[in-house]
Amino acid sequence: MGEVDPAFIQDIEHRPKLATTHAEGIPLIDLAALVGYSPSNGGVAASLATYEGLVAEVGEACKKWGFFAVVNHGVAAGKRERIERKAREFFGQGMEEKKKVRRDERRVVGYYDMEHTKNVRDWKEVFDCTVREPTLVPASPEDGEEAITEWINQWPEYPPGLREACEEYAQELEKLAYKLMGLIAQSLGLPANRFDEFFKDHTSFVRLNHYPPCPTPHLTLGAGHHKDSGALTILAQDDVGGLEVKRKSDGEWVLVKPIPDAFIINVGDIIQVWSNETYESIEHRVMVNSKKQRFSVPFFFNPSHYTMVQPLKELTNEHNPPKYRPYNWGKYLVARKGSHFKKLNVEILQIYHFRI
Ligand SMILES: O=C(O)CCC(=O)C(=O)O
Ligand SMILES: [Fe+2]
Repeated sequence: MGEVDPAFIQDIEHRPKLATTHAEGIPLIDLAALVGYSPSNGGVAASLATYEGLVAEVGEACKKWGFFAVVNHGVAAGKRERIERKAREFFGQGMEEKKKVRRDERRVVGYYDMEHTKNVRDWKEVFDCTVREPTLVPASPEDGEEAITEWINQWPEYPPGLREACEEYAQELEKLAYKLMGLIAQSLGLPANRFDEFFKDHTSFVRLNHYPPCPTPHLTLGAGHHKDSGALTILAQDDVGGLEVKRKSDGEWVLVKPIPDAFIINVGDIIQVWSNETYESIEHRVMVNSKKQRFSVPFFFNPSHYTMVQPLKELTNEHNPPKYRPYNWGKYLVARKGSHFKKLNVEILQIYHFRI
């Protein structure tokens, strides 16, 4: 990634302002009440009140920002440190080693350094692994083709322990994801387990992101502006900073400040559809830096491939009719995965294609 290929250059309107304002940022939510209280086993009155306060806080954050940070989330610090260390070791190797687990059109998870967002190349390299092994998905994005295939993880030999680090991290994050979906369900007035049925054979994946130092941070982005297409994203970022969120109130790009041990949570497109736009999936992007490399680890919580994504019946009525036609998550996922391989001349599949 030495010289800057024109494929990395953003159109003028998408170039970052390097001096970002440290104005009001995303809310910080303390999940301590969640660790001590489970809605299914009752709980004492005091913790119930705290839990309800937490539900309200989550609802407010989802509505106003679509993004929030959490602390006291119950994820063991050692497991996060281990995957972050393994990510550094993996990306620090020569290309020969990384290429051994390179993803291609057949094996769609693994190492990749040619990711495009909105058809502009991102200044980053990634390693993806699915949480479920194997993960079942449609063989083809075409309607009417019923065949199912498996996504199989490609585990590198080096660094040793990367696989174990990813697996144990994924298990921890899966637990946190269900808890957060419970809070989000309750904030919408639904039972805590309302969304669980959609995740029986979930297609979630963990991504290791490495953003190397970039000689042209004013022209290039580590990840171009985008929305996450799944249900929920839980992101661990290091202390460098670079993630920006498009603030709903005024459309300004706001830096998401790194907070040690916190996770950044964001609502994805699927929650936008399920909630019939009570909550919205918010645009975000990643700035790069001429001096420092940056690492981040998102966990993308995605439903089972056969889920038909549509506004929930409980959240629609004659005054608030469904704003989306149902779409098949697996077909959508497979269509989008294919589109990341090359710069395309066609528009990438987006949820607004299903907007009524
Ligand atoms: O690296 C980050 O901070 C965010 C990355 C991101 O938005 C993504 O991978 O979808
Ligand atoms: Fe994202």
